[in-house]
Amino acid sequence: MIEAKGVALSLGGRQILNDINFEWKQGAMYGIIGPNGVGKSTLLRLLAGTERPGAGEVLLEGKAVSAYKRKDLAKRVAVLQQGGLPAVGFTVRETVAMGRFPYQNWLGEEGEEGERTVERTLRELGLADMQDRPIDALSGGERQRVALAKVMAQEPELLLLDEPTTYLDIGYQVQLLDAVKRWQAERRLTVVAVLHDLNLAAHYCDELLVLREGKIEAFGPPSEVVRPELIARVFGARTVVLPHPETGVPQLLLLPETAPAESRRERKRENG
Ligand SMILES: Nc1ncnc2c1ncn2[C@@H]1O[C@H](COP(=O)(O)OP(=O)(O)OP(=O)(O)O)[C@@H](O)[C@H]1O
Repeated sequence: MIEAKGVALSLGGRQILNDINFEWKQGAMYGIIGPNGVGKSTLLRLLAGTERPGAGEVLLEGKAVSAYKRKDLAKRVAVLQQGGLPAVGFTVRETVAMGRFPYQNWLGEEGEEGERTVERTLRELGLADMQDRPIDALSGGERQRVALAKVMAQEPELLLLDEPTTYLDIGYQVQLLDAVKRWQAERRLTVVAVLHDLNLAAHYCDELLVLREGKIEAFGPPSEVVRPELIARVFGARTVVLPHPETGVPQLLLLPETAPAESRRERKRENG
C-alpha cells in the first residue's frame, strides 16, 4: 500500500538517498534504522509527501503521494514529529481535536462523529483527566502522549513516527509504543517508525529497513537484521546479540572498548 520505486533525492547538492525500493503492506509495523545523518527522517518526509523525490516515486494505494489533495492525504497519512505540538495557549482536548482537521468543513466544524473520536482517543491514551489542562503545563512525556492522541484522532491508514520515544523515560517509551501497537492491530494500521533504540525496534517492528550511505543495506524481520556483523558494518559498534529471555526477540548489548570499572575490580580480585 505504500511503495517506493527507485527513489533518489539530493539536498544541498549532496546525494542523500539513492535507489530506494520497497513495497509495504497494510497493517504491519516497519522500522527505519541507520546511523545519524543517513537520511531516515528524509525518507519519512518523502513517505509523508512533504518532500518530493528527485527521481523515482512514492505511491500510496498505487497513486503518487504528491497527487493527493492535502485533506485527502491527511485522512490517510499522519505524522508524529518531534515538537509537533502548538507551543502555547491550547488545552489537551483542543490539541487532540486539531487532529480532526481533514474531516472538518471550511468553518472548522464536523459534528458528533468528531466529538466521539476525540472522547475515545482521550480515554484510550489516559488523557481524559487532564483534558482541560494547557499543554504548556505538561511534562515532556505527557506532551508526547497528547501528540500521539492528536494523530490518532486523525484516524489515518498510515502513521509515520519520527523518533517517537526520544526524551521519554523507559516507562513512557514502552507505554507509547504499546499504545501504537494496540492501535495498529485493532485498526490494521500501517506504522513506519524511525527508531534509534534497536532493542525497541526489534521488539515492536515486524520488519526493519537498514539504511547505510543513502541505500538500503538490509531489509527483513528483526531476527535476520539484528546481527552483530551487520550492526558493526552500519554503526561501527561492537555488540553481542542475545534472544530476549521471555520473548525470544533479538536484543543487543553494547561492547564498549573500555571495560566497566566494576568488571576491572572483579578481575583484579580474581588475579589477586
Ligand atoms: N534541507 C536540507 N538541505 C541540505 N541538507 C539537508 C537538508 N535536510 C537534511 N539534510 C542533510 O541530509 C542528511 C540526512 O538527514 P536526515 O535528517 O534525513 O538524517 P537522519 O538519518 O534522520 O539523521 P539523525 O539520525 O541524525 O536524525 C543529513 O546529512 C542532513 O544534514
